[in-house]
Amino acid sequence: MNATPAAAPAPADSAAPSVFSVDGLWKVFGPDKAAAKVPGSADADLSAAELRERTGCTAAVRDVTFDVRKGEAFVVMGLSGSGKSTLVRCLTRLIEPTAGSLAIDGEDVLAMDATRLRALRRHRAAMVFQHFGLLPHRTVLDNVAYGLEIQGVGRGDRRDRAAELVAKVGLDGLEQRRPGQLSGGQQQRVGLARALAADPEVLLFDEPFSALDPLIRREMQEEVARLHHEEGRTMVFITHDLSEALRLGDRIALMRDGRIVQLGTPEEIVGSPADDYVRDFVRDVPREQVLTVRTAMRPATADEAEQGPALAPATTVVEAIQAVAVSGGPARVVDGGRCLGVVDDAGLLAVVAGLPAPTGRGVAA
Ligand SMILES: Nc1ncnc2c1ncn2[C@@H]1O[C@H](COP(=O)(O)OP(=O)(O)OP(=O)(O)O)[C@@H](O)[C@H]1O
Repeated sequence: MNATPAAAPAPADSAAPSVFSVDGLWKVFGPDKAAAKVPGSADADLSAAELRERTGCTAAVRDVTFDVRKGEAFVVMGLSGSGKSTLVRCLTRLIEPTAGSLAIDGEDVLAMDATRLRALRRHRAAMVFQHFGLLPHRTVLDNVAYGLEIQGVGRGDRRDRAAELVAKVGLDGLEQRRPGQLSGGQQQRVGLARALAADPEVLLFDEPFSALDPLIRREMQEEVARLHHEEGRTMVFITHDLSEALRLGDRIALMRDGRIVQLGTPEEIVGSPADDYVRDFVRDVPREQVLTVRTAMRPATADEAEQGPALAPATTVVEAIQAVAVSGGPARVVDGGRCLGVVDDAGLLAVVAGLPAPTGRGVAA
């Protein structure tokens, strides 16, 4: 398994405002009356099988609370049936939540009428599906322009903007082809360009790459990561693929049986799993590719704080191993001119081996 980030994800900015605020959200499938009774009841903690037997209901999302911050790539990850799709569809009420509260930019989504909901789905939080629903008889350019047409953009502007977006997703020269004349990956790029044409504040991706072969899939992940970094658009991804989650996510919500069992950066999830389930989930991740020198460092002695190569705090352990091997001694972790600590052979090896980093002799600067 290779978890190398496509491009180092921008660190999740905890000071960034929330786009989505989700609080105590539930989705219970089943007869309406019975479903509405489950949240907050004695049945709420039953296993899926017990709940189904007692009430005939399925709790797909159970008491979930989180924020999606402006500009971040937020990944919802979990095994099949853990509730990912239901949760993300609840964000724009493609599935109606059973209980809880839900806001976008502070506006109550549950109070929106049909007109506002349509505007929400069209302009503010657009969903990109695995099968993009391209129009087979239209060219690439017209498929992308279609996204603008339904928004009422005039013909001339539409074509200019569509051409710009086709170029942006790397399809120059293919403007006049029809979807049937494109590879799966190219079709996905058209779908992506069409979603971008609406210029939504948030793009919601439902396992968009799962039907692609591994190489094209990797290419599309890199493409989306590039777009995310270039545009800083807020993105929410559903995936059941851990390496995809680690590659794309600034933060990852790991779901199990409708609950979020851990929400954190890739480094937090891999470096400090919340429980045995998460630990098991991340067991095969190459830790040195995900964890950074922050995990491996120890306090520096006065001498160490003054010498040796300087590494940024976001440097991965695998990169630090190279730096330490070349320099033959500890490397400093430096942030804004301040030495936060040092990494040496022992600390880096401990991380690779999954052991706690040695605390060393020095004192944190
Ligand atoms: N319309 C529905 N009616 C009843 N149960 C449903 C419905 N949709 C989903 N479920 C159930 O809710 C649970 C969560 O399903 P969901 O599709 O959200 O999971 P998922 O993590 O997205 O799975 P996958 O990765 O397979 O798509 C599952 O037990 C599923 O069977």
